[in-house]
Amino acid sequence: MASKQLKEFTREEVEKHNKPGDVWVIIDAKVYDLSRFVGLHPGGQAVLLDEEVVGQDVTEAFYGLHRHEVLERPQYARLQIGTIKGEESVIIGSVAGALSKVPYAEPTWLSDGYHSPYFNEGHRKFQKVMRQFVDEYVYPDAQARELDEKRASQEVIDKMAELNLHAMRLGPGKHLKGLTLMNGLVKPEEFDYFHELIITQEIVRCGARGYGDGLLGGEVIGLPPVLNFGTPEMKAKILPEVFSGKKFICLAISEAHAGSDVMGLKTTAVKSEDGKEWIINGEKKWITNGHFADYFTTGCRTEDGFTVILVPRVEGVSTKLIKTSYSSTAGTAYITYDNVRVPVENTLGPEGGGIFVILSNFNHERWVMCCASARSQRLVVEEVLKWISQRKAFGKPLSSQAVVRNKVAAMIARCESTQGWLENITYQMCNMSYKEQASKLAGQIAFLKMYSTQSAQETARDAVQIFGGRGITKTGMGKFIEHYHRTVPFDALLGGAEDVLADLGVRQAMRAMPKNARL
Ligand code: HEM
Repeated sequence: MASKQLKEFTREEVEKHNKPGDVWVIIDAKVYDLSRFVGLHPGGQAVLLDEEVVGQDVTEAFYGLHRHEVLERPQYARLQIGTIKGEESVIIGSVAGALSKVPYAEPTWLSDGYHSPYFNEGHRKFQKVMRQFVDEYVYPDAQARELDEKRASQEVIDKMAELNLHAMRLGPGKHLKGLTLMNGLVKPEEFDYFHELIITQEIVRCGARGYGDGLLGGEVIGLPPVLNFGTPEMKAKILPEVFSGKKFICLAISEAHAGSDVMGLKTTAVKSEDGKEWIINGEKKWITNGHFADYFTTGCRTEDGFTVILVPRVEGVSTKLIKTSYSSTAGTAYITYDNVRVPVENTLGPEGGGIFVILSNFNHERWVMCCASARSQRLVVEEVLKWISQRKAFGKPLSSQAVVRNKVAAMIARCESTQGWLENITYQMCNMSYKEQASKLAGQIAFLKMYSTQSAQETARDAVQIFGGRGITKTGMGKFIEHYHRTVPFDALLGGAEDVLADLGVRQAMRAMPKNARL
């Protein structure tokens, strides 16, 4: 509430304010004077002048139609003139940094009274700080940018850089050496995949898919080739620029002609006569962060096959936004290379060996997507649980319908199994070399990604059924459900389509079959 002095009223006093021009209501033991607001109400005048509303306690009706955050918006918060004598408000809005008490709204390791073999005290402290940071800085920016479709605010990117979050988003490794992580909360050598899982899952809680990708998703996939295959000079220049949030990078592989079929790509790189430069010509499509990127990790067709080359935003590079079904805050771009010249030293990995450069990061990229998918499903579970308990139909809460409960049961089961499997794989990653991960976990991660995105889509569909019209409405009570349902197919495509991943996993299992195994 603003600085205005709140008075105390009895219910009888409120009841007297019950006619046009003099409308008071009670919501959760708070008294609101809606007299002048009636004509401005986005839901119309008539509903507020109903005899069951004027002068009455409308808590139940209000929460059946509005999110709590409506009352927290300054223009509506100031409609409150007082409280009911001797009564306490019970409904709490979101508190920055707090854990949700709604069942299944947090993974078990963050739920009261549960235990975990994977997360230690350090992870718990890390999660606390990360949540506070996301709630305070990232969430408001995410919601605003989803609306205006601009890229994530530089202020948020700078704040993330202060904590070295951009560096941490690439996972554990040598690139963290010498950096102060999360104001010293975790030492670079202690940072593991569970810390990284926490970062991804906390950001996903914003429920803003386009923004999530816009928040340097391009770095997560575009920088590893530089990290793993760049020259020392290149790394010394580019890593600090990207980690400090001053420059942006993206991965530019797919084209209108070809995506996963890299040999079908048409962008070419040919050597200049003196052999010192690459001359690149072609187009790239659907490149996340491409619109505002300063560097493009670009897949090209070369004499020897497929080669990856780092291209700075130099003469001949132009980008334009592509309108996708999520917001332009992701900066998804169409890129044109018109006689772009870069030094041959910008080659990442061996000439003709680009496929290896790209594949080497696939497991990590897919695992990050699993972290995101598991957490976004949980956000939907929380929204659904709140909705079915506060929304009434046929005089009873939706939760009293067995068919609704059945859908929710399946949602919870999918969400919990995804997270459980994810934590197991993450533990394996913490205990395996990168090479071991490639041979032992490629199948596991492929299956988990397939399973998570299938689960996510089923959950999105069921959530829309439960939310009804609100599940397809961009504002109001179902806004996160609408957003989720609209954007969830992205996860099923990026990093390998479901069928491709399923096949990859089985083929890997077949290769590992013992020669002497028989029924
Ligand atoms: C402090 C009191 C209230 C405020 C500030 C308020 C504000 C709003 C706002 C901002 C919306 C637009 C949708 C959204 O953003 O959620 C809305 C919609 C609506 N409101 Fe209210 N409202 C208040 C009280 C009430 C009451 C008491 C009723 C009736 C019992 C009511 C009925 C509706 C209806 C029917 C809609 C349309 C909902 C929809 O399209 O899903 N409102 N209100």
